[in-house]
Amino acid sequence: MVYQVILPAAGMGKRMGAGKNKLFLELQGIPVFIHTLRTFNSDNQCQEVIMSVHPDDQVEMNHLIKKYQIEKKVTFVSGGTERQHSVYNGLKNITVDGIVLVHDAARPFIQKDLIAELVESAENFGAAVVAVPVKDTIKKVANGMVIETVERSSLWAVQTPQAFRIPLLYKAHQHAEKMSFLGTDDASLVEFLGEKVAIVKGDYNNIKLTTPEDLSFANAILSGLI
Ligand SMILES: Nc1ccn([C@@H]2O[C@H](COP(=O)(O)OP(=O)(O)OP(=O)(O)O)[C@@H](O)[C@H]2O)c(=O)n1
Ligand SMILES: C[C@](O)(CO)[C@H](O)COP(=O)(O)O
Repeated sequence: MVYQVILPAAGMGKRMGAGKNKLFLELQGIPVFIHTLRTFNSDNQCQEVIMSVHPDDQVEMNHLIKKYQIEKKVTFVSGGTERQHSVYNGLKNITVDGIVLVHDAARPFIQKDLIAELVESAENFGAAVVAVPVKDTIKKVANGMVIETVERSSLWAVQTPQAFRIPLLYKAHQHAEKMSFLGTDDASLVEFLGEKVAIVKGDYNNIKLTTPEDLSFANAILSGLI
């Protein structure tokens, strides 16, 4: 089943502390966002990539896309102040119907078989996310003290990609904007609308590069150590 994909790529990478957009950092000599793009470039079901980028990054990203021979159509749109705004800007650029994926450019290890499973689930249920069961014991904390231990059996750590029927995601973003609702992922906007979201069991290696220690983990994955 074919799909469009929005890659939010307009973050500041503050928690990475690299002094620049972390998507330009290299893993085994290749920029993070190129690793991510390569997966979609090689997926025949992917019709178009829409990248939300900071205007200052656009020229360098375009240069790297050419250098690494990404042949899929990549359309740049301006990123927003929050991830949610960057995704919405990308969504406004889509004129076709069908399924849209939203995937963090900062998650370079997504696999094509998981994408296919996710797209099928979104076709069936309207909205679907990749997630993994939480493995640690989770405690609620305030002022450095434990308040309670949260029952773990129903807790899942949600990743991207997240897939949606395009009109549903559009409606969810419109509603969120109207109600000034800000979510950390797109599925939460669909939930806020009162619609259901399906879970597709994902992969613990589908990490988001957020803090410096994630780079060591990423290099270990690429070296086949994990
Ligand atoms: N205004 C924003 C913020 C984030 N993102 C993108 O959303 C993805 C996930 O965000 P995150 O890991 O939080 O990235 P940053 O915002 O760059 O990180 P930080 O919060 O540490 O600054 C990244 O691909 C990032 O580029 C975006 O497009 N627009
Ligand atoms: C969308 C996301 O990657 C799902 O895990 C996550 O919510 C992004 O959160 P962040 O605070 O922008 O890192």
